[in-house]
Amino acid sequence: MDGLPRIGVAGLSGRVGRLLREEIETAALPFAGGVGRDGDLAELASRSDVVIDFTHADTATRHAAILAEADVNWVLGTTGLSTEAQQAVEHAAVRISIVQASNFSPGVVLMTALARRMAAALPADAYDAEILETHHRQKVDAPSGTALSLGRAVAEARGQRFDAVRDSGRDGHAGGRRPGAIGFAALRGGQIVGEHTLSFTSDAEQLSIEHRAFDRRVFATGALRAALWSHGRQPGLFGMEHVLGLA
Ligand SMILES: NC(=O)C1=CN([C@@H]2O[C@H](COP(=O)(O)OP(=O)(O)OC[C@H]3O[C@@H](n4cnc5c(N)ncnc54)[C@H](OP(=O)(O)O)[C@@H]3O)[C@@H](O)[C@H]2O)C=CC1
Ligand SMILES: O=C(O)C1=N[C@H](C(=O)O)C[C@H](O)C1
Repeated sequence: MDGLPRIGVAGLSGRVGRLLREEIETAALPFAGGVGRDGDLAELASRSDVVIDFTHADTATRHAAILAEADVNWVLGTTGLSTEAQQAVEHAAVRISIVQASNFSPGVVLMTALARRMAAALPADAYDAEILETHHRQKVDAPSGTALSLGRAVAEARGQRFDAVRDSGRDGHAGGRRPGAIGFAALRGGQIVGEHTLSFTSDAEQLSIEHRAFDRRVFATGALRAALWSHGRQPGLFGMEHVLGLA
């Protein structure tokens, strides 16, 4: 447990996974190797202290079971998890330390904190909360994990149950805006790394905050920081706000 953790990467052949490998090697950290779709995570876990995971939502339940069984920490960046998969993550956190974040960039951690403050100050019956996210054409989940996390933060700050106010399906005769709803819209195109805008709009004014990632490397460096932070931690489910000391 002493010294630097041996770091494995699930999703090594992916857009983020390739950058993770570069960052680990540039920092001369112990690299345990990685797996793609056909790899053996249990075998990778047997020679890792922490696995950084940027794969696909379908993997999460299986990865939770494997890493908990192997007693290996988990940095989880995959988005679009089902309720059942999220429960499996929470179950695994009883045995291992997990840092889960829908967005590992420091700017989004701050944006989420700001979202809470804005939502608490701007009442839901007067200020309509809407979230717009834009990503590259390959992205498979919508709304993005970051957009959903921002929405959850707004709902929590307003004392709302997120599932009751989430509105991400406007199409056709969708009717007028439901009071207190949190609306989502997703755009896809080209190679846009990731953009998020949260707006609060009343009859008289609009306040918006926006984050733009220009370089996917910001997610890789954040996840690597989380992996180092998790080494030697007690079991539990943590977020990037813990890693940055902002929790
Ligand atoms: N939290 C954050 O900060 C960020 C999160 N993400 C999320 O990370 C995930 C990966 O993103 P990205 O790197 O762009 O995706 P890519 O599609 O580029 O890479 C996905 C990786 O996962 C592997 N993979 C795909 N499906 C499976 C499967 N069913 N079982 C095992 N492995 C699989 C692929 O392997 P193979 O090549 O063999 O198919 C590949 O290595 C997404 O959920 C994305 O939303 C992305 C950026 C930032
Ligand atoms: O798939 C991506 O690319 C990204 N996914 C994350 C999300 O769903 O929020 C984070 C970032 O926006 C890039």
